Amino acid sequence: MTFIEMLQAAWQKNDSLLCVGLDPDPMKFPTHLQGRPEAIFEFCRAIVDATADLVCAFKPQIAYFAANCAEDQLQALIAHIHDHHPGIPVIVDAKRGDIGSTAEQYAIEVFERYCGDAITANPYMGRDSVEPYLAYRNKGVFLLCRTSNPGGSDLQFLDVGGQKLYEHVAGIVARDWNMNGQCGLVVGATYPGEIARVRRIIGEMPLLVPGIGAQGGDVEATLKAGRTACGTGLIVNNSRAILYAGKGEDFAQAARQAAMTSRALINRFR
Ligand SMILES: O=c1ccn([C@@H]2O[C@H](COP(=O)(O)O)[C@@H](O)[C@H]2O)c(=O)[nH]1
Repeated sequence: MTFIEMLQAAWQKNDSLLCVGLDPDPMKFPTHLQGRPEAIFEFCRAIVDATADLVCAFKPQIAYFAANCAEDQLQALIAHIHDHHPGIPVIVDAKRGDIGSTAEQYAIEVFERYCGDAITANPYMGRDSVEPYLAYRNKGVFLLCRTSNPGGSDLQFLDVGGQKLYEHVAGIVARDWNMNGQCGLVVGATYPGEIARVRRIIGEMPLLVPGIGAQGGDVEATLKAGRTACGTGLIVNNSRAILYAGKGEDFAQAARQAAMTSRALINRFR
């Protein structure tokens, strides 16, 4: 099954465009988990098991695992998701970008070591830097387009021949890089106006949309700007507002409640 097929099935099965982001920060863990050798895995596994029927994807952010020397726990977590919640795609948020020979190693890391179903990548070094990911034809590749942070416009708003750089990225990915129908774009929920412009450029390609929850993005405006005619097309990520909804031993139950609220809000505007 390709990433896109998995995503479409998960959108339908769980009636959800919600992606739970896995950004484990041990400083924010409930006290009963702190100091445990596998705390990152145990925390994320509890979140995953509590929310898997509510999501269309999980998105582990690789920096949180690498910063804590916990890459083995990321590997175990993704194996757990595939074994216990088959059909829910895992998007490894790595934002990689490098020359082709190095990108080949990044692709092996994400797709063969971690067994991720999709990766986020930086398009700035051009097509040959992305081709090693595209060579895995059944995997998804999400290119950064209009990121959710305020400073994103420093470069993404530069005029390149009468259009903004992020619009150029959207066009080139949709037209030239998406030969196998495996590409998507990252567009922040903090900028719904740009989501609408990107949607007009790319047609039905999926958009990974971080920025609701802790970053304050507008869910209604995001959905109206980015949903496709059939009410899908979006993977709406929410990390901290779900992960840290509770602080006690019942943190996973609190995360489930937060995920249910988030999914319902998203579905109201589909
Ligand atoms: O433009 C971008 C691209 C990626 N991210 C990532 O998404 C999550 C957002 O976390 P929240 O806690 O829901 O704010 C995080 O992993 C970022 O690295 C993004 O925010 N914006």
